[in-house]
Amino acid sequence: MPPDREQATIPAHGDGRYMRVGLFGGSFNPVHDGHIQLARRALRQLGLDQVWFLVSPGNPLKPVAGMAPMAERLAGVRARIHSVRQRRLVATDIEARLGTRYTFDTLRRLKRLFPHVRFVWLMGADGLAQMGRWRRWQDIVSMVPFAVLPRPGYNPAALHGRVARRLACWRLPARAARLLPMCAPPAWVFLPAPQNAISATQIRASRAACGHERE
Ligand SMILES: Nc1ncnc2c1ncn2[C@@H]1O[C@H](COP(=O)(O)OP(=O)(O)OP(=O)(O)O)[C@@H](O)[C@H]1O
Ligand SMILES: O=C(O)c1ccc[n+]([C@@H]2O[C@H](COP(=O)([O-])O)[C@@H](O)[C@H]2O)c1
Repeated sequence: MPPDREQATIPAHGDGRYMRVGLFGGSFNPVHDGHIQLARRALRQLGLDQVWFLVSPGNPLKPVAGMAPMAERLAGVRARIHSVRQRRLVATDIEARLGTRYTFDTLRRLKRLFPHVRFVWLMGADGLAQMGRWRRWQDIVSMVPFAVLPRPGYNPAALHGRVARRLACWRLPARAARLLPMCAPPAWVFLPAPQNAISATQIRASRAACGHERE
């Protein structure tokens, strides 16, 4: 079920507290266990009400070749979420519907559409390591707090990279992670979590080696 404007702007709790939503952007070409583990961990550690899997119409830094159609990637995420029976994970093609591809544009639109939702951007360590190349990354980190989860092979590059160094004084200790959704940006946290070396690249390569492009 795609995020619904009314649903997300109604306070989620009797105490008048507004929804806290993790935005988990990705190509999901295809979705895998590493994605589900990251989303579940973020739900729990950050005290989120939902995580929205924003299935990207096309990562501006990735080649179009080899990218499965949007509908197929979205269906894959929906099926995987269904199989783990986690109602608080939501797959959406909202970027395609809004016509946005850059994260800055997506966040600007979502913040306008859902003014009372507390959004947190979620990503693996490779995302933080690369974020200095994203369009208007300095504006992005001023729009929403973000949480980074570890990924084998990328953690030193993420934690010692340009973005992490520039934002060092806005980093929360992991023990304060539940405060992150309520923090005014810039604010970020690196969440300790079990790591999984799985990648979509690896899955595509093994499928190709088995002689079938896609399941
Ligand atoms: N194994 C993993 N551990 C932690 N984070 C991950 C993992 N795999 C993907 N992510 C995160 O999930 C988000 C979406 O990733 P994406 O869909 O590009 O998967 P991927 O496995 O990195 O794909 P590809 O190999 O095609 O680049 C990104 O924020 C990425 O950092
Ligand atoms: O806005 C950008 O410049 C930008 C550049 C690269 C990646 N992103 C976003 O980062 C998220 C992760 O992308 P991916 O392909 O690594 O899964 C996804 O939401 C992309 O739209 C965004």
